[in-house]
Amino acid sequence: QTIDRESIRAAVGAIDTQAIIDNDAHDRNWLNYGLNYAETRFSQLDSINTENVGQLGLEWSYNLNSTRGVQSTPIVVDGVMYVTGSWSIVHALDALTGEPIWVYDPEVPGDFGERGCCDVVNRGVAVYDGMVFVGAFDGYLHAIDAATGDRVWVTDTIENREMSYTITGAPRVINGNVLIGNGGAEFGVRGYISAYDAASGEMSWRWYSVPGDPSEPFENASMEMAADTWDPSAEYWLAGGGGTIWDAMAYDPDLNLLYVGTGNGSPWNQHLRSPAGGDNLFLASIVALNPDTGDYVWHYQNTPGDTWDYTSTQHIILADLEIDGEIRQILMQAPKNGFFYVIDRVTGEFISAEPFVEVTWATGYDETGRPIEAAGARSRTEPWETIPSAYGAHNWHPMSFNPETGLVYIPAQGVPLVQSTDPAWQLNSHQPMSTMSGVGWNLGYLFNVVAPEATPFGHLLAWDPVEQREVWRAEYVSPWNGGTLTTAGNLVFQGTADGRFMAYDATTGQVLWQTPVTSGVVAAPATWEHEGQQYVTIAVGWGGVYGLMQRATDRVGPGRVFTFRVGGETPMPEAEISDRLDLVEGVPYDPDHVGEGLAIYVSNCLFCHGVPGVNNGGAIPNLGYSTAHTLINARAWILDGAGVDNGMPSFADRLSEEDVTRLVAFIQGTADAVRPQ
Ligand SMILES: O=C(O)c1cc(C(=O)O)c2c(n1)C(=O)C(=O)c1cc(C(=O)O)[nH]c1-2
Ligand SMILES: [Ca+2]
Repeated sequence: QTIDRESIRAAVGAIDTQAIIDNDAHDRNWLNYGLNYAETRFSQLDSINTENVGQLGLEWSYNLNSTRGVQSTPIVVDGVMYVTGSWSIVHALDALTGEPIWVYDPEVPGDFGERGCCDVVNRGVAVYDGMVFVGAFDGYLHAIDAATGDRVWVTDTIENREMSYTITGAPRVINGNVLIGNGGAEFGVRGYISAYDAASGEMSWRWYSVPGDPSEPFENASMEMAADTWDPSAEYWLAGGGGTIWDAMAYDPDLNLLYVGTGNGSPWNQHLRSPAGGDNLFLASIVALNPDTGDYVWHYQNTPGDTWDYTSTQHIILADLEIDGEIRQILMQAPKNGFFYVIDRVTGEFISAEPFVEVTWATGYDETGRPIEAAGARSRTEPWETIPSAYGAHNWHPMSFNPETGLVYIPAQGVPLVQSTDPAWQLNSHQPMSTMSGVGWNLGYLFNVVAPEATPFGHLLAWDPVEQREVWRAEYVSPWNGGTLTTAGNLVFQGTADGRFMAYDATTGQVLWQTPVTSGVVAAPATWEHEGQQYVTIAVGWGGVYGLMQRATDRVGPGRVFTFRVGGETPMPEAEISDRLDLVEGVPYDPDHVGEGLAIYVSNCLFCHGVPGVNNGGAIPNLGYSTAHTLINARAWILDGAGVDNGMPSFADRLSEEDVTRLVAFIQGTADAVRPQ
């Protein structure tokens, strides 16, 4: 049975703000990134439940034909699925068969890849009034005809293309406006969120999250208030200040409030950004805005004076919880900094915050909602290991909240890092030896000066937000596991870094079902119902910032979408396994060049390609697994842009032929070091 365009047009044409709210009554469709405007990722569908989840089987799979990270939560409307792959490519599929209806490629230029910190990822689309909206990695917001895949309009969300703004997040549509923020605070940008009229693509409003140059007129009163919390002596506005709104949004239709999470400072190091300190509003905060005007309503700052990349862009969930005998309208967040927050969503009043992992930067929160910082958490002189690290105790991977168990299911983790102030830091300078400076990162810190003491971990954490305590956990072999979904069937679903898709009993944490999938998973699952049948869908494709240069499974399959149902009998596609390559012979190699090659490598290559030979790489190949062919042609890759279409930039503007020789010597040297004598 084929899906006709008129029915697609009618189905997506019927979606407005009220339709998204009404879907909560039955949850047959998945209409918004986090399922509903409260972003609970709790589905009331229960025909898949603890009794029969063990009989889940594959219904269909679809090859996204990508090698980079896949972070998309699929949107499903009356039997049609809209899912994105890497490079912001949108796939419209027949949700019952996985057959493509159309594919829309926003044609992000390959050399835009290095403008993002964290892989060329996209978290999904929004649907509204007959259209599908995608924020492309290069900052253009596209409106696509849901039935045909034709472009309706496109608009540029980037106000200054000299700065490395990107988009990775999913848009939301509220009251006729398409809302989208940007990424870029690792490079130096000024964060903001923009609203566009869904019908015309005209900008309705824009709210900046940090002040601009205070000698210019303030855009609004919230910017004036924010400017008081910054030290202008280091001219913070030149690096943009940061505070990017790159992921979380939630909406309360009764209060008509939009909640957004804001990111870290640019540069990360507060001593360099605002030398006299200060809270640096509105970095690392939850902010309530009027979704129709963009007017500021209230804020709560999780991490005042951020200096650790403690973004508060992590998932925000709205719920009504009984706290001290009273039903409170609250929101919940588990941001990078390792504390779980419960905040009054009407007023922004702080209710509670407790650590959900080990935390060393603060000992807790006082009654007013301010962290009590640990001594030494901002050392200027010594290398220090903060826990959590910049990878976050929880990153963008969505959590979920089940009102029936009362638990939040958090993909929690620890990725140890040691950092120290970069003595040579200068705004936008590409100096050698500053970690990542060769690719434009603007942090003010160096990494891996000494080995971290903590050990990496990843687990699924079931957290009671009222009692603020752990109820159960499921340990994984690695950090960086997928987002979660919970259902009225008393289930929690999650994909894992080591390439499995799991179902747990939501109350006890018992594993009820699992299947290997063909790649590590970072995205969150969705569930939906069509003609009385419930399905569960997960998009797989290893990547994102942790997945760029390492993986937790030898399965290296392409991005794929898998849809399961009870009794599904389609065989899983074969997994592709990567092999370790032999040491490269026959490429000129002067051991005297290794030291210089290392310096060039650290500044330009390390962050994406990893430490050569340590593992087989992540979404980006490890150079210790290079072939002779790659090394012989190193110049073509590094200077001539042979890989630009795949995201490997040309370094002709920053590296010379001699540098290439030294880089190759360094890569050869790492292979030489492990060669059997
Ligand atoms: O500061 C920013 O603007 C920004 C943007 C993004 C992004 O857009 O993906 C990430 C981060 N920061 C970040 O700190 C981070 O850990 C991160 C992980 C990922 C990812 O997709 O795996 N993105 C981002
Ligand atoms: Ca960041």
